[in-house]
Amino acid sequence: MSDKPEFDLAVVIDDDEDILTAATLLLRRMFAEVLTAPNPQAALDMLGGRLPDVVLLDANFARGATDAAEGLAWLGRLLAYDPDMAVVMITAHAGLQVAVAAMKRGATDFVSKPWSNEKLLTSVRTAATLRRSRRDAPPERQHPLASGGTPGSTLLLGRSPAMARVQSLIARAGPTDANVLILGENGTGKELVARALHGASHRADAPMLTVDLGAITEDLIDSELFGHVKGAFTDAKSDRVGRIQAANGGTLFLDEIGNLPLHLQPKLLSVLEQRKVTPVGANTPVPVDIRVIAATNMAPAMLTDDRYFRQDLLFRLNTVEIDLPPLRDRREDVPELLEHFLILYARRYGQPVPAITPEAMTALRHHDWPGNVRALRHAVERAVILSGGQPLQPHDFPIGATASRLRPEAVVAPSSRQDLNLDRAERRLVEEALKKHGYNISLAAAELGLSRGALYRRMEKHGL
Ligand SMILES: Nc1ncnc2c1ncn2[C@@H]1O[C@H](COP(=O)(O)OP(=O)(O)OP(=O)(O)O)[C@@H](O)[C@H]1O
Repeated sequence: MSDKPEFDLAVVIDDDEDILTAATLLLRRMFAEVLTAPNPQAALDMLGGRLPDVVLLDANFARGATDAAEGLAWLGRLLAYDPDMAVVMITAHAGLQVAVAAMKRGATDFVSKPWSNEKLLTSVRTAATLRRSRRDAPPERQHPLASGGTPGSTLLLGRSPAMARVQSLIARAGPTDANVLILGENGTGKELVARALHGASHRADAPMLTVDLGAITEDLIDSELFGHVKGAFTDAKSDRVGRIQAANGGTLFLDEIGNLPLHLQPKLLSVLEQRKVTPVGANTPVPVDIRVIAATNMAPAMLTDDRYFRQDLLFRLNTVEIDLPPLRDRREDVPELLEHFLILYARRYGQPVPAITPEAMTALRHHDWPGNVRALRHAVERAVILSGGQPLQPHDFPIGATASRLRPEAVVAPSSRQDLNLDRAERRLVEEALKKHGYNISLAAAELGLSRGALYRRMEKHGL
């Protein structure tokens, strides 16, 4: 091991002091800084917005608890704070069920107490490396509380008539305080549009807070959004400021608004109407000044059906509606996006920008891109890595039958892992779930029993 630590920051969360000390001693070699906290809330408070490379999270906090329920709930909360967080769960009561539950909910790995130092270090290194690759990944996976509007990350490309309409709507609606509803399939750029709107507004210097309602478990949404006061319910050990209140003065981006449970919809409506929020268990409402931008991939037929979404709330949210067409309906944008991502990734991986053959360009333009711009972006990243500087051919992109016929290994990439079959099975399952649900990430993730963040990671891993 070199003298310089490989990574910056690890956080260890456990209520057992001995565990904290042992983990710190071990991880100090690998991390420049190791923070410890007796519980996740203390860790979040301590972090104050910093993003650790890895979090070691104890599965059981309540004394004597063995079912890991609290740890799993906290895992969800940590991932809501940062969907890319690499969390390694630790428990004294290792059982396959807990391991599976933790992984399903987005944990990166799992170790049991007492741990073998070697195993723990391997898990932590893998998790931190993964986290680093995610951190360097596209801006949409950046910190959910990060402020929007940084130049570059809001660069919305595309000169098709459809995108010109979107740009013009952003220019007109951006500077106003109007609530905006952004509609579009997964990966069409809804978050990018939200950032552009925020960046064009008088709130641009204040943060844009994102709440991904598809990534938070239903039972956490209430206090996550509205906050709670100490003692409001059994687990409410201290006051918690909800995201609505935290976004005061800025913009609140409600991603996957279609996942807001029906029973909470009137509560959000009341915030929008009264401009006040009442934390769970509080008596007095707190005034808030926020602009709300919401996004969904819900089909219009569902969105306009009272059984799924309250129409009075819809009318509050969609003062301006921006419809982002799928990439297959604006194929003329493909070359510009392609060039942009080629340059981006060539620079990132320190390679010359590879040329693209006319055949590859044609194939990419004709592909239907069910995962939209995100899928194109991933495909280009992968092609840049594998190209070795050679001009890119159609088979360098995982774009279906043509590619697989020409070079099967381009579709099922050889894996350096030993469990090659498991890897391939995972890819197949993920792909099938995505296809089955028309690339609706929330539905596919639900079917696979994964969080959206975890599904994105697997899509990225398999170049889907
Ligand atoms: N017009 C565009 N120009 C440049 N990059 C784009 C554009 N549209 C999307 N992207 C890129 O594609 C990826 C997906 O975009 P984004 O996260 O905004 O989509 P989304 O519709 O919010 O997806 P989801 O519904 O799955 O959350 C991001 O990496 C984003 O930078």
